[in-house]
Amino acid sequence: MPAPKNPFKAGLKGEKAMIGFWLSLASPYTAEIAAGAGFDWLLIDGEHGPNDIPLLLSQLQTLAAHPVAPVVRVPIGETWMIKQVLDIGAQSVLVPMVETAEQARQLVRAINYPPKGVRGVGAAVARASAFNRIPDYLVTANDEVCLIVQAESKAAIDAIEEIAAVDGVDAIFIGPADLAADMGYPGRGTEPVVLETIEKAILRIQAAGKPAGILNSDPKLANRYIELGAKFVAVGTDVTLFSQATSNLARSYRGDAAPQPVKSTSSY
Ligand SMILES: O=C(O)C(=O)C[C@H](O)[C@@H](O)CO
Repeated sequence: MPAPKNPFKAGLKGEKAMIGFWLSLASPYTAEIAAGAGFDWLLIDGEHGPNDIPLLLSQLQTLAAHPVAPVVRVPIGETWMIKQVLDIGAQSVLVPMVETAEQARQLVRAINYPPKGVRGVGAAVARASAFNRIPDYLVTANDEVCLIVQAESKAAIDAIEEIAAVDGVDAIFIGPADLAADMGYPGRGTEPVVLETIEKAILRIQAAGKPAGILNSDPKLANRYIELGAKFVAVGTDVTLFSQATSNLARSYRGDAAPQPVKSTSSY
């Protein structure tokens, strides 16, 4: 009995874009609400959400009961962090701030068991192997892990072809917030030069033979990226939805006694 099939990795090869949603509330309860919504994938945010390994685990366990593919983002691309999220059962790992092919090669080594990589062998005590009830997990796990690297700086955009050429990088995600900031437009992801850079990057990633992904809560932009061929697009975040909905509701009853909602200049 091999390692479980990874629906997200399989979906990257499909024709249709996979529609996702960002979970940064760090709550298995709200993750369960989102899991029933009908998204193809859910991003559990270990970078900007106040998540630790036990909380990431509880969200993975929650999502396991639903037909939705979990993707776990680590805070940074450290081998030990990737080992931990793989052992708790993540199969698709999003790694922020990747800027070079060498970094990407290190991440490929981190996500794979030897001889392809350096992933530590803890399957005997790991949820990932169904607590050692998958006898051939060690020899089948590599085929089902999915490494998604984030290109979210000028340096990363310049190196997209080299990063995409690294064998074992399964997809490239563009981080619009960090990219806008690194380009000199913090919080202004809709600046024309940022939007143009993102569109060109999506086309370059695909021309280099890898699927592209992004997050954008503006339906116009999200659909534009799908038209350009992006294969995994997150179309909202739990924190932003909750924050905006609660502000609007309070204001609808209390008027100016409630704070003015902030008009966002970005949509991620
Ligand atoms: O740079 C980005 O944009 C991302 O990587 C996504 C953000 O980190 C996400 O938390 C929403 O702002």
